[in-house]
Amino acid sequence: MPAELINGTAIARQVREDVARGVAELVATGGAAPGLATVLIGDDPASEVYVRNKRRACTAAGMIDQHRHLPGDVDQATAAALIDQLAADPAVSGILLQLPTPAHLDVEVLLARIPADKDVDGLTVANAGLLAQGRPGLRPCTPSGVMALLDQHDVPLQGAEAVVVGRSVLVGKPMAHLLLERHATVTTCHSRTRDLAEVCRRADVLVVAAGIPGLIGPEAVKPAATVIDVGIHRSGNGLRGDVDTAAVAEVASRITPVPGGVGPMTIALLLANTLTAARRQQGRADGPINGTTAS
Ligand SMILES: NC(=O)C1=CN([C@@H]2O[C@H](COP(=O)(O)OP(=O)(O)OC[C@H]3O[C@@H](n4cnc5c(N)ncnc54)[C@H](OP(=O)(O)O)[C@@H]3O)[C@@H](O)[C@H]2O)C=CC1
Ligand SMILES: Nc1nc(=O)c2c([nH]1)NC[C@@H]1CN(c3ccc(C(=O)N[C@@H](CCC(=O)O)C(=O)O)cc3)C=[N+]21
Ligand SMILES: [Mg+2]
Repeated sequence: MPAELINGTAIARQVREDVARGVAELVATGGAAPGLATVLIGDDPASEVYVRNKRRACTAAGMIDQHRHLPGDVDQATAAALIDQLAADPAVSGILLQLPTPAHLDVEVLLARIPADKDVDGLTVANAGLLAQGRPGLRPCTPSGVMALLDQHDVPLQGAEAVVVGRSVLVGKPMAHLLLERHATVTTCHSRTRDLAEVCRRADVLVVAAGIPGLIGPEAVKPAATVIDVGIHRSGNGLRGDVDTAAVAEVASRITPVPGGVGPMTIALLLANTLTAARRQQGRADGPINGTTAS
């Protein structure tokens, strides 16, 4: 029996509606509408598409679009000054520096200038450290979106074998921490992993974020596993992921499509983080943000 498709577009729409309601309530009770500053440096066409989608979603949720665009040859000091200005601006609740940035810039230094409470991507050392310690903070959007997909489908995590392919700061590492927080037994794979397929075949939950089109085929999937494909690649006029979706769907019980899986969730969780950040900056925090350690 072919796998059930996990509909990220539909689940993201629900999250976005919840966020829009939260924004409306904040404003109706005398708060300021959240502002999201997407910072794009240069003109990589794929990045332009992502940033445009994020800005549209931001406006649709009732937030203020505070987009900034810098030329690809901007110097480090000018880029840093822009981040500092956004950091000091009370109309800016969240700052997202779109990655990758041009190679001549020191991206770690730029990220370090984003205040932790405006770090809606969860990429600062402070927020990554809080996550690693299992403490509340702003968490990276893509892994948080994956958790929301798993929860919507009631995928059991406690004691489950979870394998994450990829160990980036943006996706793989925070993904592993979030799964650990939910008491999965987590294995992280990377480019030096010996016999990737063998390790992946252990997984009840397999999350693939390697950036290699079609890396995971049916030989790497345990029967009835849940497979989450984070990868995104433009091929001709279509999109594909890191998983051979058609073949893996014959083995898995649930799988995310590309497009329409994880991608829309990333944007939805970015809006959720921006609302959370705005509430906290306006003294509206009600309890710990973004989850606590499950018990
Ligand atoms: N849908 C969405 O919302 C998002 C999608 N993406 C997509 O997800 C993918 C991953 O993104 P990102 O984490 O930023 O990518 P990175 O390139 O930063 O990291 C890729 C990771 O995969 C590992 N890897 C590479 N090749 C292999 C291999 N053959 N076997 C096992 N592991 C391998 C790398 O290992 P090593 O560390 O050893 O180099 C690295 O840890 C990309 O396709 C990206 O476009 C990213 C963010 C959001
Ligand atoms: N600082 C930073 N934070 C990020 O979160 C970040 C980033 N940099 N750099 C690039 C990656 C990639 N990423 C995606 C977001 C949405 C879709 C998305 O909406 N995808 C749609 C399709 C969109 C399309 O048609 O191109 C889908 O999968 O259905 C995809 C990928 C966020 N990233
Ligand atoms: Mg990358």
